[in-house]
Amino acid sequence: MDKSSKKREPQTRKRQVLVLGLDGSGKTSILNSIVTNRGNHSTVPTEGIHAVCITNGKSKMEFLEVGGSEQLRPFWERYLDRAFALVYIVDSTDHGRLPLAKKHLHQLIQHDSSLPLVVLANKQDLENAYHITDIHDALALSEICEERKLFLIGTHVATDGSELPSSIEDTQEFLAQLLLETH
Ligand SMILES: Nc1nc2c(ncn2[C@@H]2O[C@H](COP(=O)(O)OP(=O)(O)OP(=O)(O)O)[C@@H](O)[C@H]2O)c(=O)[nH]1
Ligand SMILES: [Mg+2]
Repeated sequence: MDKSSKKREPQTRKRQVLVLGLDGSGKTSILNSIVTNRGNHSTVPTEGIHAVCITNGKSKMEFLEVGGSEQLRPFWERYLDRAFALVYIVDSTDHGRLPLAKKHLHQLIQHDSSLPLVVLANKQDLENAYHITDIHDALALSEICEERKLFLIGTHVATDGSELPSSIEDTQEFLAQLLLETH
């Protein structure tokens, strides 16, 4: 490969947002909603990888979801290198599996001490959803290293195809801003 083309495509140019979380947490539903700009539930578990590309004004980014089933979780860490941010989604009503969600999150972030992390406490529309302060405690987010940018946002996906909730819009805008800062 000639040296000049290498210069034009530096390895640090990461445009991917890695979207992870246990099965059923709402990864595909959130991505579908971002793409269609409306509440858009998914009912089909992701059996592998699901990628969507979003252009918002001048910023273009790819969201890459890896399914959250037990068989797919060992593959999650393989995708960390390409990402400029990790979005980790938890089902705020899945109280019994929060320790498992915490374990996987803490394992993942050990691989990269500075990768920005956005935790989405999803399904906030449901009555038994834990408040984000409980999610903060359950995931032990205060133990996560200070040099990392860390955000926790409560989200939900509307079932009736209504407008995108502002919490998901905020997440998207925040990621676009992060992308600008990283490049
Ligand atoms: N009430 C409610 N249900 C949701 C929300 N987000 C997702 N769901 C439902 O939760 C279930 C799982 O959603 P998915 O988006 O497929 O979850 P996933 O994280 O992509 O799951 P995998 O692909 O299996 O890893 C579906 O039945 C969705 O309709 C939400 O914010 N509120
Ligand atoms: Mg999915």
